[in-house]
Amino acid sequence: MRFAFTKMHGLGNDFVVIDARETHVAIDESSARTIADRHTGIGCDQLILLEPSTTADAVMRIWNHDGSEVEACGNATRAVARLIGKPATVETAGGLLTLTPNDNGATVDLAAPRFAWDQIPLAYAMDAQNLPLAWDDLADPFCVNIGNPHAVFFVADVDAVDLARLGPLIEHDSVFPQRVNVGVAQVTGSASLKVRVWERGAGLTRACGTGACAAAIAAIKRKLVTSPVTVTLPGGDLTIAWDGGAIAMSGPATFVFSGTADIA
Ligand SMILES: N[C@@H](CCC[C@H](N)C(=O)O)C(=O)O
Repeated sequence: MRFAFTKMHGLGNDFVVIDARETHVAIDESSARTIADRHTGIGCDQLILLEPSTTADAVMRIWNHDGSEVEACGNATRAVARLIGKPATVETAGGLLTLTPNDNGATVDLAAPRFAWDQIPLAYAMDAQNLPLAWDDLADPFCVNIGNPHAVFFVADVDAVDLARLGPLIEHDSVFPQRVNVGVAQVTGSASLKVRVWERGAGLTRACGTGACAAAIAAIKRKLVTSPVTVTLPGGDLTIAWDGGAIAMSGPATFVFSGTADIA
C-alpha cells in the first residue's frame, strides 16, 4: 500500500501523520509498528491517522511506537491543528477535542481530566490521587486520566530519577491493567514545573503533552502551583491552563518533511 505522509514534531515528540480524510489508508498494529520503526520504517514516537468524520473535522487515531492504539496524544493534537490549518474539532477515542492553530503551533482543548480509580484505570479500588505504592524512591503517585492514563510522581530533582529503569517497571505493573504513562515532576516555581515522562508504548520521549497536562493537574490539585502552569520538558515548554473543566494546552508544532512510502 502506497501512502502520503507528513513528518511533524511537538517539542521533539515526533509523529508520522497520514491524512486519510479523502483517500482510505488501512493501518493496524503491525503496519503501525513497521512505519514507526526508526531503522526499518520512517520512524516516530507516534503514528497519527486522520480519517473522515461525520460530526467533526476529522477522526484522529493514534498508535504508539510499539503498535498499540491509544486514546490521546497532546503534542500530536497540536501538530494536527497546524496540519488542518484552521480552527477545528477532532474525534479521538479519548473524546472530542477543539483545535486552534497559530503561526508556530496551537492551543488545543483536551478532555476534562478523570480521577476515579476505575477511570484511570487501576486494577482495584484505591486512592488514585495518593496511590499507596512505591517503586524504589518513587512513591505516592497522583493518577489521572487525560484521555489516557498517567501516574505522576513529585520529586526534588527530575534529572536524578532513573526513569529508563523505573518507567517500564511502573508502566507494566499489574496495578495498571491498561499500562500507564509515567511522569516525574519537580516544582520550580509558583506556576512552573519541570517534567520528564516515560511514555506507555514509546519509552522516554523529549516531550509528552498529556504528561505535561497530568503533571500540571496533579500539582494544581495538590496546591503546589496555580494555573496557568509552564511545564518545561526536555524538548521545551508548554503552557497548561485548567479551571476545573477541559484542559487548554498551548505550545509549538513543527513540520519536518513530507513524502510517500510503501508498506507491504
Ligand atoms: N506523546 C503523547 C502521548 C502518546 C500516547 C501515550 N504514549 C499513551 O500510550 O497513552 C502526548 O504528547 O501526549
